[in-house]
Amino acid sequence: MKQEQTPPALIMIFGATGDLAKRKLFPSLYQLYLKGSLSNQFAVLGVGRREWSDSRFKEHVRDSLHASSHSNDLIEAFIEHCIYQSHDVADSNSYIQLKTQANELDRRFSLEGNRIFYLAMAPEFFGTITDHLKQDGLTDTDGFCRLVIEKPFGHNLPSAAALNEQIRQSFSEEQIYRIDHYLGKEMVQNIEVIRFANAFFEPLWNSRFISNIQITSSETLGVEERGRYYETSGALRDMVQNHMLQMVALLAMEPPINLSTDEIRSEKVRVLRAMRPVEGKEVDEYFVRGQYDKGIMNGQNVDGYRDGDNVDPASNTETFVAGKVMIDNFRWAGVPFFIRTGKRMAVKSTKIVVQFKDIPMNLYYNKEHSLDPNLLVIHIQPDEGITLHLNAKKTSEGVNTQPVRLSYSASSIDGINTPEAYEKLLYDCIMGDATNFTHWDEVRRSWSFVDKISDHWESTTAKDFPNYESGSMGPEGSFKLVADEGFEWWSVGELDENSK
Ligand SMILES: NC(=O)C1=CN([C@@H]2O[C@H](COP(=O)(O)OP(=O)(O)OC[C@H]3O[C@@H](n4cnc5c(N)ncnc54)[C@H](OP(=O)(O)O)[C@@H]3O)[C@@H](O)[C@H]2O)C=CC1
Ligand SMILES: O=C1O[C@H](COP(=O)(O)O)[C@@H](O)[C@H](O)[C@H]1O
Repeated sequence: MKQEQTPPALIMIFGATGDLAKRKLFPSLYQLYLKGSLSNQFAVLGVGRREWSDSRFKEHVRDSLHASSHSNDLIEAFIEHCIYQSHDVADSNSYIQLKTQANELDRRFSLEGNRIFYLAMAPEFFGTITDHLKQDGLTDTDGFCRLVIEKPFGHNLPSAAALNEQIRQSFSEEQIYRIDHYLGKEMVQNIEVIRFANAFFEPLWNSRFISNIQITSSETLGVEERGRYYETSGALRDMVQNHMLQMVALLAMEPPINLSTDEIRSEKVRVLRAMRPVEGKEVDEYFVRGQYDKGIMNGQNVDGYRDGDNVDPASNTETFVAGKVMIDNFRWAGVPFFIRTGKRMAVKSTKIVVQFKDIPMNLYYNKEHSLDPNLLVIHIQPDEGITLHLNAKKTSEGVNTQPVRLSYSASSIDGINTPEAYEKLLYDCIMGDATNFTHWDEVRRSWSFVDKISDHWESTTAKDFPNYESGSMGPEGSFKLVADEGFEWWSVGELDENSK
């Protein structure tokens, strides 16, 4: 489907010399430009600490698009819209200069005063920047002003609440777009469509027919050069508080009365409110933490987490989390949502497996066999699509059955590479659609759930750390967690040998 053209806008990126801007933001904006989705009335004002010239910045943007200096006209035309301003976050004079530059770009590109402030910087700067944007008059325009905030949004509930309060002094909730890039992924957005656009799923989507739901997001990379950040975060804050709980909410929510931002968000919040809180010793029954040890990946020896730069050699930080999330409402009573995420695991894969309950009586096998359960697998990445696992009659063998799979692969059927999550989210933000961004109520609820777990983990040393080898599917405890409920993890990729 062709996207509509966006309205004129100045996109001011704080942290424009950083990694996120280079790897994700410039390429995504360029893709929108290439597709004709970005109106010609746009400018990207890159803001960074370095004293770069405009031409140095243009070179940087060109590099990010993997283009040579003699690249094609479209790239050069795009880069003409990219301007740089060096800046010190704490200095009012810097903001006055930014304002002058923004007003000048407004005139030059006819931007109608529309502004998006994208904070791609360390979170300790978020509050200072928003204070200055208002105090120094950058938000005084005739057009719209929107604020895009990168993760992490706080470190726990109190710090997130303090940050929220500070930001709200300068921007209203409607103007704030909190990024969770999983919400920009094609197949995460497809969860609602699969559920609410198919007559045969929704009637079965409850505790009468579903035995458990498994959400795995496994990564093969380690913490790499992010040790300093990760030591204060761990997998629980880095992945569970945001991406994993957002997927739980989309899978468990009630059908919204319409597809408006407010209705969808309020249904998601109801799920987050219904999650059974676990605290103190109870955490050990519901959650398992892990930390990767050295191991062999792709035939190469790799170090353990504790050997990484800026990591405490006796670190108590988890690089893996598995958990059983219970949603105490009428629809989901008794159905475990198993979540699992970790670094340095055997496969890079994000998958959701919905396992249906066994049929009441097996007519087709004798006692030593059992029918495979029906599964709906939603492949989020790297492959994108859905697979239905069914049982069908084996050809020419009486009434014996065999498992069959019906698959839909998004890229092979639709014939295009699906857009990068950031491309979709940037587009939505310029269009003013906040549906795939997180509301403060969602952030608040998910911190409140996660804080109880981190409180317990931070007050008790994990004596068995490191407890899983690099290149494995996580610690033993994760398999036991699922087995104790009578289930097993379903495989999420070819190298995932420990699962069914
Ligand atoms: N990188 C990623 O893949 C992801 C990043 N994020 C989030 O995005 C944000 C940015 O991350 P990332 O790009 O990796 O960070 P980087 O460290 O690569 O970049 C930080 C940016 O902040 C600028 N900066 C730092 N201090 C100042 C200052 N005092 N005044 C002005 N500018 C300053 C730097 O400017 P200079 O270089 O000129 O010093 C640089 O542009 C973080 O919140 C991170 O959590 C979220 C998901 C993924
Ligand atoms: O937000 C984050 O996500 C990435 C994983 O994202 P994906 O799109 O590759 O699944 C993770 O590596 C990073 O630690 C975390 O901050």
